[in-house]
Amino acid sequence: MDGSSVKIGCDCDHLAAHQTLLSHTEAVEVALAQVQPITQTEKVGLSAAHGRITATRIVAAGAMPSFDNSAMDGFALRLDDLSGRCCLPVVGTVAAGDAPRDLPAGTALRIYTGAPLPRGASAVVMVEACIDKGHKVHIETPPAPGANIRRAGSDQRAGQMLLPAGTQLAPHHIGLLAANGVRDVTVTRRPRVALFSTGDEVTDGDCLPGRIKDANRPMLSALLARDGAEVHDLGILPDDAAATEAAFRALGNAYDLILTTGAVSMGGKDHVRAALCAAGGRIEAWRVALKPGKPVMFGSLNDAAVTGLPGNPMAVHVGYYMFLQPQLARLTGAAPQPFAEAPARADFDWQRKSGRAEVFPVCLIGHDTDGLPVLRRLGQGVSATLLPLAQADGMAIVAADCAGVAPGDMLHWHPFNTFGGCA
Ligand SMILES: Nc1nc2c(c(=O)[nH]1)N[C@H]1C(S)=C(S)[C@@H](COP(=O)(O)OP(=O)(O)OC[C@H]3O[C@@H](n4cnc5c(N)ncnc54)[C@H](O)[C@@H]3O)O[C@H]1N2
Ligand code: MOO
Repeated sequence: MDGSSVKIGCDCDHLAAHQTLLSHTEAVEVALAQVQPITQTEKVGLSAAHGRITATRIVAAGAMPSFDNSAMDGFALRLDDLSGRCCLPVVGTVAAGDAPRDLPAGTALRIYTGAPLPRGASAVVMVEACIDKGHKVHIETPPAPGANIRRAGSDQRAGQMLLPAGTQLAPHHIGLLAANGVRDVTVTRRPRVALFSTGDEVTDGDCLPGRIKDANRPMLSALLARDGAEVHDLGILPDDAAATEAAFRALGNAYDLILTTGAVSMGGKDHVRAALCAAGGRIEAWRVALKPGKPVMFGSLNDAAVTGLPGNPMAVHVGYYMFLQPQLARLTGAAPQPFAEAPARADFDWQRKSGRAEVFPVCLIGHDTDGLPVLRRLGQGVSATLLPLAQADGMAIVAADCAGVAPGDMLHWHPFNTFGGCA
């Protein structure tokens, strides 16, 4: 087959190659329209709950703390016993983990942080605020009523909501649930994502002449797993129409999202679109005014969304953040976040061809007097390499009609979590 034919053999023929490109914001809407929030739930143990999304609100079974206890190391006493005197005999010690006990009248008990407050005590005086004489304690200034006492129920009431439904469980949520004796959490099922690379040249093995290593599947697996998806890595599809169609058919209805890279452009071996249609799927949109990432495709197969990213690895990375992250967010019931909205300033001069919004790697070189990040552009706008991205602190975007950038111009960017600084 030569490279001239791009006709799609299904009801998706209306998406001709000469059509006007979608804007990237329109494309995000199309991408989002292919997915619906997952309604199935499952129970997971707390140790496996990190990053999962709560499917129900979680309510406190009991009050916290569950008993009055000391917030400090010091002495538990009755304030009334300090009227007219400033010295009390110390008749014992109560430590964290001890059973509650009574405070004999006219005495103090040595008490440690977290220990149950002795019945009858009305304040705890910190050890630093008194003179510890071993068998007695000298208190110059009486503490305020209730001082250094953590009252039962003062942190939370029984029945109080701890976490609303839709919470993505972070380590501090896990700690809160553990403190409340929660062992299992009902969470939304994770999005199931089928992942393919395509290309006769792409290999996981040795690179014979003309072949290249698969960069896209490892990168996407990492991104998807980080963002809470259940990744099903289905390998590399050959540039073969029948094999691609068969692979789509074999997926059945087991996935929420089918993600491919490569074979969505204009070449005679770009079979993903036609194979999707031949397998009974549908293409909703193809080609976006975005650099890199122009030939991206959005569609569906059975109940799954299908997103076909281009093959160039930088286009895959940009496409993931722009389209896949919002799709995953919607699948998990979260609000999709727009890509690269943080304001920043350019420190560079750059003339560019307008027509497509462009995403490019940037490094953070400092902040301006308003505290805005100042960014330097990295790389040459080549979407086949990930090296400039690996040296970057984030990705910036300019609008389709932007013909150039000058130092001091406003930009928008997506910072990565780690800041390496400019090399
Ligand atoms: N006549 C036109 N040709 C091209 C256009 C166009 O508009 N008209 N768009 C160009 C753009 S932009 C892109 S991006 C690419 C995307 O093409 P495909 O999605 O069909 O991707 P492939 O041709 O399969 O691969 C492109 C490139 O990426 C390499 N690749 C593919 N998969 C991987 C992988 N898993 N790991 C690493 N690298 C991979 C592949 O070898 C190619 O070099 O089309 C342009 N052409
Ligand atoms: O969209 Mo392509 O990645 O510009 O080369």
